Amino acid sequence: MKITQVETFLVAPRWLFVKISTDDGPDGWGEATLESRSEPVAAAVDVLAEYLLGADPLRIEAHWQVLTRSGFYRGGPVLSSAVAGIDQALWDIAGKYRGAPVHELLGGPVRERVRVYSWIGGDDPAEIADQAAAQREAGFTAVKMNGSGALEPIDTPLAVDRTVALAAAAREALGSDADFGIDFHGRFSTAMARRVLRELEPLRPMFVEEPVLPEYAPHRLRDVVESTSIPIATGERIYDRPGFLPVLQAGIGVAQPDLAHCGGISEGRRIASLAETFDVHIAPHCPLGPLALAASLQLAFATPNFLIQEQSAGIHYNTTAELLDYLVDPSVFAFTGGYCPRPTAPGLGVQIDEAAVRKAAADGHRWRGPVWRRRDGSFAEW
Ligand SMILES: O=C(O)[C@@H](O)[C@H](O)[C@H](O)CO
Ligand SMILES: [Mg+2]
Repeated sequence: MKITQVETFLVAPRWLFVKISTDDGPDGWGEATLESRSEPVAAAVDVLAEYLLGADPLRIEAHWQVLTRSGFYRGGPVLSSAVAGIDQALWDIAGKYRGAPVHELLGGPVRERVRVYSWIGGDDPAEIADQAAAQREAGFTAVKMNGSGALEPIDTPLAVDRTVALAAAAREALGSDADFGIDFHGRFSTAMARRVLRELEPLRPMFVEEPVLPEYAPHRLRDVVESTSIPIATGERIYDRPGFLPVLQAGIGVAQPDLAHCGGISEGRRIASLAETFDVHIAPHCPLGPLALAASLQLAFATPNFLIQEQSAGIHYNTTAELLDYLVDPSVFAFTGGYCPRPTAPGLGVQIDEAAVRKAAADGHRWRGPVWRRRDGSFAEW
């Protein structure tokens, strides 16, 4: 079996898919979505494809080594996402070739179902409460919300109060037998993070995500972690084991590798294993498409130190497209009681509607994150 073609598809709402074809074996699909920056990832996949054409797709690790190291310059979001999409597609081929879901190739399932959370949002506590109640009604046992809007480096008591009020609304709507996480997208300075976390502590969030930016995390995150009993989560903007090591050493509670950003299932599994040695559980980041979610679920089923899975069902990212659009059988992501059932189909366990993908790729997408401003007009983290 030889690789004959590597293709990329930029499709709404904001995904980048990779398809690897073989001469006399199955095709594989993966996802290399890098939100706001997927076009350069597609170009990187084209460069890496030069090496893959004619190669045996089953030698996943051998290819991973060449793809990540042979360019001399390595790592970073663009190259690591390109490798991730390819890696997932190779695992998909391997599973289909051997007639087994990927988690069977990774040692078999360690759990029967995977807990998932859904997103809630809003600037108003009543809106947060409504959405939290609706997700609870839909069976979810955990949700994640964005923290407050643009922040000053050291903001007013009112800004802190608003942040706490939103979280309090979620807790009140959920009761004490459900969980919520809060994602701050690195909006706080370290000084602000310490102040706000103290006030959020009585609400007992499941975790607080990216209270400070990843570039400060290696040397400042410990100060934040040690200031609170709230588990700190981070990792969607960390792409490999060397990147995760300092944040694990800083004492985070939850590691959030993104399997479309961190070199795929291969490195994701190793990051999970590294995290295990720190008694840290993974909650793979995935506000992405169906292939990234499928890859995340395969890892979740084979990983003992797994906590909960992010997913984006029903989120449209300012378009009409969403998670289930490109699946032949969307029931693979039928969440019941806040859990996803174990996929039994071979490979990543999802069947892509190729005609729908090709049609959507004709239009592509130009998804970009918003640019936020502080009160003085300077740039603010979104
Ligand atoms: O944890 C999350 O899902 C968010 O931080 C997203 O990664 C961000 O909105 C960019 O897509
Ligand atoms: Mg996040």
